[in-house]
Amino acid sequence: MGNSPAVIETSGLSKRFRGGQLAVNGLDLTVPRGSVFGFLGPNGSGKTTTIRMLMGLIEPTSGTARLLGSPMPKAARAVLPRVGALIEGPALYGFLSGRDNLLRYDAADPTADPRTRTARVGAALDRVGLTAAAGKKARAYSLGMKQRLGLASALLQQRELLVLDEPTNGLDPQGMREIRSLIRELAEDGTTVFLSSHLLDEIEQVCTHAAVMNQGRLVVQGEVAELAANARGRLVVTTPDTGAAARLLKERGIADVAVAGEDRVSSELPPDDMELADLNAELVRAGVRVRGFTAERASLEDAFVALTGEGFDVAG
Ligand SMILES: Nc1ncnc2c1ncn2[C@@H]1O[C@H](COP(=O)(O)OP(=O)(O)OP(=O)(O)O)[C@@H](O)[C@H]1O
Repeated sequence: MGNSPAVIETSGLSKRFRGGQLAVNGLDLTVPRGSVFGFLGPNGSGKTTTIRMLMGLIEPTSGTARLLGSPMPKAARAVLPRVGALIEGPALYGFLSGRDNLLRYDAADPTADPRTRTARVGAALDRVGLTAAAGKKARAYSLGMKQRLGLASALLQQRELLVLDEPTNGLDPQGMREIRSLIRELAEDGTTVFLSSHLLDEIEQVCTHAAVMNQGRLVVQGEVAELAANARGRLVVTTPDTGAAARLLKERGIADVAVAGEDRVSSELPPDDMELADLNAELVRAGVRVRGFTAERASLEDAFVALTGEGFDVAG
């Protein structure tokens, strides 16, 4: 089972909390080995609850979860040493330095060789860009530095699977870029990475696969490129003559024409038998001053809106 192509597989996985809240509802999730898998959904959609079940931290109410081919939480002892995890922010000792936190964390791992500990900790600090700050007490770290230190703790050992809950939470844009490129590097080294996020563009930039959660249910899962391809792109015309442009597009039978701001009209793309260049020429002939005319690629956000009929609007 260890070589099963899916590193995470759930079937009908559900969690109802004592208060009655159905946080996860009949989840069938398949995470292929070697993928960078984005687990996406607005706040409260059930991502953390799912991850906690996957890691054997809480019991499902019903359904099953397999991690690296073995059932959870039953096989937790055998499986978890092969999985690096960063969940709900790292548990750090503020009075210890970053380096000492990692040394302590490594020492708590019975499979970690003490003779190579210092080198392992040094390499992990280096990997997340904390070497210069390694001697500082963790309580003096910024949120982003704490997040990196947590990530370093998940990188002390070579793992088959890394599970990261909102790994870029609290990071500035530069920090986010660094974590994203680190995730890509890890994936190139053969680690499967499963990360949750409420940021669509983050998932688009770093993930090969994604699953979208909404109110405890799986909306869709698959390859990111395919998910985005299923949503049609949009036509965007930049012009000061928005009224005339919108009128002409509507007359030509183009759907969902909308004026956005002072100089933008957008719509669905015309049907395949209508040449974009002809449409552009027609606008110009009608006296519309066309400054820009583009068919914008569909994004994962478009796909999400198309699938749920809602904007991906999250708090925080
Ligand atoms: N221990 C708990 N007891 C009762 N309800 C809970 C508990 N943990 C989570 N919930 C509820 O379950 C739902 C899903 O929460 P969860 O934390 O899994 O969502 P999430 O997608 O991870 O969101 P976030 O990004 O905000 O963490 C929420 O409505 C939340 O209030």
